[in-house]
Amino acid sequence: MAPDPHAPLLQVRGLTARYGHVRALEATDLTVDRGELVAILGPNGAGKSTLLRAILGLVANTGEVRSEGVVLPRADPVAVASAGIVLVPEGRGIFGPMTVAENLRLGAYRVRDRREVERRLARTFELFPRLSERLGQTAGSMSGGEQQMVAIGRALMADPKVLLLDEPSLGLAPRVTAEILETLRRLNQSGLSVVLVEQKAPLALELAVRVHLLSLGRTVAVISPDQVKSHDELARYYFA
Ligand SMILES: Nc1ncnc2c1ncn2[C@@H]1O[C@H](COP(=O)(O)OP(=O)(O)OP(=O)(O)O)[C@@H](O)[C@H]1O
Repeated sequence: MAPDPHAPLLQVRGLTARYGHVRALEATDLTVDRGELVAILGPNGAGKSTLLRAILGLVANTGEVRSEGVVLPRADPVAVASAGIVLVPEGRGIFGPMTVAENLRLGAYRVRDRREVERRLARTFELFPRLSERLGQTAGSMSGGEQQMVAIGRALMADPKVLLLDEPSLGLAPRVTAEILETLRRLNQSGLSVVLVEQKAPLALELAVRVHLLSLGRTVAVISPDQVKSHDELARYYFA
């Protein structure tokens, strides 16, 4: 089936995922259109990471994930990434002993055209100039914020249609978090679609067009950031 340019870039229907007997995600729907940044919020254990992992097919799941109308295979993360759905995992998943340059180039390992790889590298350095100064440094010796830049940079090297980010601010100082989220804002403004799982709800609400609230593996609400802010109970919960 050919991609339909009018269909959403990412459409998830009835996604259910389990770890052994643990049902971590229950019949979840999610739609992300071109240029949208959608935030996923919820308490610890709500299933936020599982949702991102299930979209990639990294955890056993049932349900349907489509990109531009095309159904993606449910147990083939490489195929999903090739379709442009790229995950920056919680904990970053960079290769510590490898250099920054090697980590970045891995993101484009399927691209044969060298000029295209260099073009993507240049675009990544525009966003993260610091990485261009540290190309030969082992990624594991970078600061936490710089490692997150490597992780996002590597994902961008795959030229994603939709970037999935799992708690990019985890363990980072407020100033570094602000820098990372400002970069996400720029990426989103340049047209990239983003799904953002973020514990720091106020920051996510500043960027998101829509918020999915998860609890115990279920979607409890799909609302606008303003609705979260003006809803007393939710605001207390997420801004406390
Ligand atoms: N590898 C695993 N094996 C067994 N259960 C798991 C595994 N990973 C997650 N779970 C369980 O699945 C449920 C959802 O976890 P998940 O990590 O998706 O939640 P989360 O919303 O991302 O939480 P957090 O904000 O704490 O990262 C939890 O009950 C968790 O204990």
